[in-house]
Amino acid sequence: MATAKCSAPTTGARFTATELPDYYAPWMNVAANLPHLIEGHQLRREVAKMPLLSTQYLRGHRQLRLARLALGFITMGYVWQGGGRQTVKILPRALAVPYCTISELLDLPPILVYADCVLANWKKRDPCGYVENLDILFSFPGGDSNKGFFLVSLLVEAAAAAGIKAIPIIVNAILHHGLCSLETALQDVALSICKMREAFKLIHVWERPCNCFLLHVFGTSWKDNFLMPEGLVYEGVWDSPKQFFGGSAAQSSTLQCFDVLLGIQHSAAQGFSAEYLGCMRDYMPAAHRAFIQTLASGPSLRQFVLATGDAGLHAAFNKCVSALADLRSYHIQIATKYITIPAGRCRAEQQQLGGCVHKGTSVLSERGTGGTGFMRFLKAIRDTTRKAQLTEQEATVPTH
Ligand code: HEM
Repeated sequence: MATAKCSAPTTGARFTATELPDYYAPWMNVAANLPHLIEGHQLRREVAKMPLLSTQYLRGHRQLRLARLALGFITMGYVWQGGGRQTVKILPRALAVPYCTISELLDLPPILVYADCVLANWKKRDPCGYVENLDILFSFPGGDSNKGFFLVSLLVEAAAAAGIKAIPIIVNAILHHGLCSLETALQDVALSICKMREAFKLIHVWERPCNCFLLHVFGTSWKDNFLMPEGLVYEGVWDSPKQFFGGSAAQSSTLQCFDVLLGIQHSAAQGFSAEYLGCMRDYMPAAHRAFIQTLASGPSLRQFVLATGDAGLHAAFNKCVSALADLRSYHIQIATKYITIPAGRCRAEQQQLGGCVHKGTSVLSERGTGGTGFMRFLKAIRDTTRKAQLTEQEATVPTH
């Protein structure tokens, strides 16, 4: 694995917060001991002892993100401490009140999302080091499996950064008819997507295709979930139960940005894909959501490239599309290895033992996608992506 050198002294401003004022020790201590507390079935008892703390001593965006991360992990552990068994209906006041207050300030739903456990859940042990110095702040039972899932996702995000940075250059190039800079920026996007796929491969180094707590439970929502048909009551906040989707990398803004940039519309393939991906935007940080919306309301890259009739631009555009489709194909392989196969094995084991299939297993293989089956969902999205290639025919038909 290559080691990047630190080219400039860091101020720490680009890093996540890793500590909160001492006042918040009751949250931080519980969150830091989560694997142990969950495995020993002690977490609910610990939460019952937690005091109701004020959020007024949290300073700035990073501390708010860290506090939300800690409370999100504790909440997930609290609800799913017993796996799919013994679910709870009420989130106690000491958790619910500060969690909802902070979530409202950050404009995020009060449930652990991808932006928490991947984007805010890391630190560098050595500020000058790279991958081997990355570590996560909080974890569920499952040891290195957890770490691998979160850190590999983080590295996929980091690989996307160059492509996202090229987007404003692309929009400017369209507005000012800068064909050369447009082609270069499109090549940057394609390269960045290829690097996302390379980063994804690291999952095999870290992750074991096991029935770990993370894959069973992290993404398990209290929305449209028969284990919690009414949702969850946030005590002291709302009187009626609320339903929210659980965490998923589908909440990453990276692929949605590239879809919008390239004019890829999933509604054309299957209605539910577009609906689910649209919902996922509500689970992204507000700034990411706003960026995607602004991009969607800007000039159409696809139409512009077609109108120029420029062969180099066509090729660069198509390279982006095929890189994105290839990334999605690779993602399907990962989902097969880490979800479909373990879920099938688990189901078979349960049947062999003569019992009925544990409900959690079915939730796992249907998660997120409104019960439509995530494989069909992922394949439909990949196929729509592939079809977004500019064809020879389109290129020869004048668009104006
Ligand atoms: C072990 C690793 C992973 C597994 C098992 C996995 C599995 C899944 C599953 C089951 C879905 C269906 C929707 C849902 O259930 O919410 C999904 C969707 C999605 N995942 Fe992953 N995922 C993994 C890692 C990642 C990573 C690292 C990324 C990239 C940042 C990613 C990006 C997406 C996206 C964008 C979607 C929405 C569908 C799409 O736009 O193609 N996933 N994933």
